[in-house]
Amino acid sequence: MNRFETVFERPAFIAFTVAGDPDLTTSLAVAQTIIHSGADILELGIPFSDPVGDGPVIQRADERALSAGATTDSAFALVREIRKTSEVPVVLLVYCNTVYSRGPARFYKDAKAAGVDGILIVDMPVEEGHLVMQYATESGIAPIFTVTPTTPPERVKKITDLAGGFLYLVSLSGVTGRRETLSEAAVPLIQRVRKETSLPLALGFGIATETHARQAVEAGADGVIVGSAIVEIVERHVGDLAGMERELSDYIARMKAAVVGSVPVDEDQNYV
Ligand SMILES: O=P(O)(O)OC[C@@H](O)[C@@H](O)c1c[nH]c2ccccc12
Repeated sequence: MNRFETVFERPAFIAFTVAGDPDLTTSLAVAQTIIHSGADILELGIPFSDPVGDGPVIQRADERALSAGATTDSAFALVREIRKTSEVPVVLLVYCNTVYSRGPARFYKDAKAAGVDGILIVDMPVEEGHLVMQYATESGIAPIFTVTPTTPPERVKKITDLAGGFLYLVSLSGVTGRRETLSEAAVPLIQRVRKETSLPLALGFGIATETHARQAVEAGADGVIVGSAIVEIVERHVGDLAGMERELSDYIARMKAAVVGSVPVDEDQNYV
């Protein structure tokens, strides 16, 4: 039933791409390359004209996708294409406007029909979460929420009460985009939230290298999320699909190995 259940039996590598970047056909190839190279969960961003949570790399990806004609419908169509060949869990990342311009009931219904497993409405505060909970519950789509280093304890509690699938721990205060080092706020954040919930904890924002990924898992993250570093590869290879697929598959496979390789195993090589 729930595609997230088995994924977090060991640390998971979660890869983000913008639906329709740089164009609809290439975007499907990007998603399939990401999946074939070992990503455990695919996060698909529906491109938006004013993505306030995103840094320049993902902003440019949104612009490329929108100029190429990407829409909410084309994002759902992309999920349907992916579902023809893969059971990988798919999480949609959307801004409120996208959900509300379609109407939340229809948005969740269409998402479910396409094969979506989780929805993160990135600019919806938990206090408004109840507005969509009914649709999430009816459709069986996991309501994913973020916790940041500045989220006070009483809001963490509200979030863990509503959230499903996994919790998205935002490692830093700021927008998406690669950083040189893993945020110093990441380890205390993981430790603090771990005490409040049994949901898997996936850490994102600024993570780009194998070292970052290993550090995140060693700090106790159940999942590692990478967005901008993947989008940069797509951007560098617009018009060169073979080169794009080569660099993407190499990068995803290395990051996946860093995430999985960090798992402590016992003498029989069982995950502990
Ligand atoms: O790009 P980064 O720093 O690797 O962070 C992940 C991120 O891209 C992805 O999860 C994401 C894309 N857009 C967002 C908006 C809000 C929260 C999260 C996101």
